[in-house]
Amino acid sequence: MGKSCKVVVCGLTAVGKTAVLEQLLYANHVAGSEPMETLEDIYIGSIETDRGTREQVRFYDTRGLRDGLEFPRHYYSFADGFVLVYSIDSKESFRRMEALKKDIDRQRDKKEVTIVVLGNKLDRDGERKVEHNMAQSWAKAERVRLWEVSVVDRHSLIEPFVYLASKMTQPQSKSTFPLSRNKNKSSGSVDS
Ligand SMILES: Nc1nc2c(ncn2[C@@H]2O[C@H](COP(=O)(O)OP(=O)(O)OP(=O)(O)O)[C@@H](O)[C@H]2O)c(=O)[nH]1
Repeated sequence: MGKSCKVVVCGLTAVGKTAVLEQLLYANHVAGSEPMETLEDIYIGSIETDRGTREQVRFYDTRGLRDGLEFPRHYYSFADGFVLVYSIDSKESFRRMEALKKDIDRQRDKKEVTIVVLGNKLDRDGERKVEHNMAQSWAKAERVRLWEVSVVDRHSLIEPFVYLASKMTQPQSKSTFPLSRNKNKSSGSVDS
């Protein structure tokens, strides 16, 4: 089996990190179901890139940030990529996501990492607290890609993760490995 890329999924508590991963990989999350506080879970996904190759990605679903809880430093050193999640109905979640992005920039040294940002819970547009245009302007200034998504609409999750897997494994990148098809039982599969 080839070496897989490591992706850390992080953000404020209850923004939907676990729900996004479970819906993306297994299509089995029902939005609004009993929230389960994550400590750390690892998911293995097999994602088809925009080049048509299939890449194995190891996702680290991290403990949600809350008052008094610092994001553990060790994640910064081993990640090849980050999925930063906020919820469009929470300004606080956007602020925590911005702070995480700053921390990643400070900590990653010269290591190349791919960052994607998800504004989750788009189905709750009526409760929106984070403006779409402001978020996109921020993302442009930070030179990261940002998608507004919803776990209710699994299709909305595909493009960000195909982009992430494609970018992390693109041939000119130093972090490129020829990855084999994943045969792990506890894995999900995403086709572009
Ligand atoms: N309406 C709606 N609810 C969602 C969406 N995504 C997640 N949820 C709900 O939000 C709640 C929290 O989701 P989780 O996936 O547990 O959030 P988390 O970020 O992993 O939480 P922590 O493990 O505490 O960090 C659950 O009730 C989910 O069903 C979404 O896109 N729309």
